[in-house]
Amino acid sequence: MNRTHPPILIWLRRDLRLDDNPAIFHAAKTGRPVIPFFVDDDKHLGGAARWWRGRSLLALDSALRSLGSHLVVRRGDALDQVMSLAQESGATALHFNRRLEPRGLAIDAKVVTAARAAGIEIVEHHGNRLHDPWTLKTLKGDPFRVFTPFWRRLAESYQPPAPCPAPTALTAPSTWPGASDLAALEEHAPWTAGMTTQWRPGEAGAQAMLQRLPEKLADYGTARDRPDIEGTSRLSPHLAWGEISVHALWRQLSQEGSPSQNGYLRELGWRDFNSHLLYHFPRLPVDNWNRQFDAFPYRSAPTQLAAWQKGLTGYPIVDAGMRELWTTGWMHNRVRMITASFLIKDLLLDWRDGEKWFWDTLVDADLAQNAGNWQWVAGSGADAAPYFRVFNPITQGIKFDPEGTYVRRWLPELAKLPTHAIHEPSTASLSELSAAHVSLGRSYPLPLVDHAKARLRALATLKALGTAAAAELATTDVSSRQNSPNLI
Ligand SMILES: Cc1cc2nc3c(=O)[nH]c(=O)nc-3n(C[C@H](O)[C@H](O)[C@H](O)COP(=O)(O)OP(=O)(O)OC[C@H]3O[C@@H](n4cnc5c(N)ncnc54)[C@H](O)[C@@H]3O)c2cc1C
Repeated sequence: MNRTHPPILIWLRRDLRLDDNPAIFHAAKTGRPVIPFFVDDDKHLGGAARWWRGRSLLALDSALRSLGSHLVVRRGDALDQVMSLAQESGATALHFNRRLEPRGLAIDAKVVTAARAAGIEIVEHHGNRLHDPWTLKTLKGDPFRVFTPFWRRLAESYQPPAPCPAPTALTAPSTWPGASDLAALEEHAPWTAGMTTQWRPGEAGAQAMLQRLPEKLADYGTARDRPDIEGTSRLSPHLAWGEISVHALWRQLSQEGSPSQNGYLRELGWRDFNSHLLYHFPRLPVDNWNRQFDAFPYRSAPTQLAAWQKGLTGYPIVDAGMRELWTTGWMHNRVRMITASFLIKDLLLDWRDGEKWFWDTLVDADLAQNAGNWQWVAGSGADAAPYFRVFNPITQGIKFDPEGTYVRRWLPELAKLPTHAIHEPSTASLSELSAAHVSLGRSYPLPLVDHAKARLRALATLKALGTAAAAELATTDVSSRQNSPNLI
């Protein structure tokens, strides 16, 4: 085969890698010229994710160039762009890896219909999830709503697909179609500075993180809940952008046989479970999964919402998390749960307000994971936290950040407080506050609400929602997380 054969279009989306990328592998294997392309058509992408995406696309372009190819970036409606690329290049085939979000599915369906009508061969490959949501069903034939049986079934039935090694060369077309400026997708705003120091978007960055996985897994069972240490893989943005294949990750973990491997794979199971939910309940990001929560009297309190967003609630673990998020585009999972619980249950603000903020500020922002987890904390989701679970920001801080290392890192204004008061500065004596240069209400805010009272208010509000909702939640199988020794 050579350049004179009609080229194949490879449509890359959230699969920005060469290794174990079935669309690239199978298109390259034909020996025909290939045109890898990306369409910037998503106006709803959050700021931090945009930053990540810009860097990741540059990294992918550079990797493709080393193989004699490059990335064609187009802007605008995906259907128009794919069809015009096919026309300009004379391509007769389109390869892509499956995606599962409602918007992407709708676009893909239109593209497939139009492309087929134009005589273009469509080759769709498996995506970056362990399962396709229509393949796993309960015994009654319904979608899963409870994690544990879902995970049992998935873990039993999953077989990693055959590996798709990265190509060593790609055939370029005789002429390249027009493209937008790739560098224009880079985000340079001042708020990106902390992300730039923290992360290396792209496949090489993902592989570097992956190298450190065995060391992280050694103590994953307990370390994963500690925001003060690097006890988790930090692979979430790389997975969210498909810079690493979840199948390759599974293959590697299965070979290692580390004692913590199952716990880690189970987290990947939660990632699939949320995708399963979103596929079957496409309104997961906007509607309560449990519609009884529609009657929940969420408050509107823009000043309190802003205090939460800025990390100025007066609860150090909450504020540290929110500042970590703003600075780095990432927050530790334990702290995500604490900050989310604080927003919903202490402030009685709508989980969708929190979901929107995370969507804009997370580099790993993923529709299914974000909505699924927010609804889990709110209690309105499938297999959600029971309604009576209200995270106590002080005891959670003491338990999971015992020396206050995490709080000191993100709240320099509290750095000199003695450890006994780091999670509740008001318990420091006047002389301790003075020695630490802390002036409560000035250099660091007083608590926005009294947690004990706020908890009672949340419980009363949730109970008033109706015994039906409460009863349903109380009987929901929450064993998956409830029984986890690390949970609360
Ligand atoms: C309110 C809230 C919002 C969240 N929003 C997102 C989001 O937008 N995108 C996102 O990727 N994760 C989200 N999570 C899940 C989780 O916090 C992150 O995936 C995790 O912190 C990533 O860190 P890690 O890669 O070091 O995780 P590790 O502990 O190393 O876990 C390995 C992988 O498993 C998956 N995983 C771990 N925990 C979860 C979980 N609770 N749900 C689903 N998958 C999980 C991730 O892909 C992760 O990379 C959210 C959690 C909460 C409580």
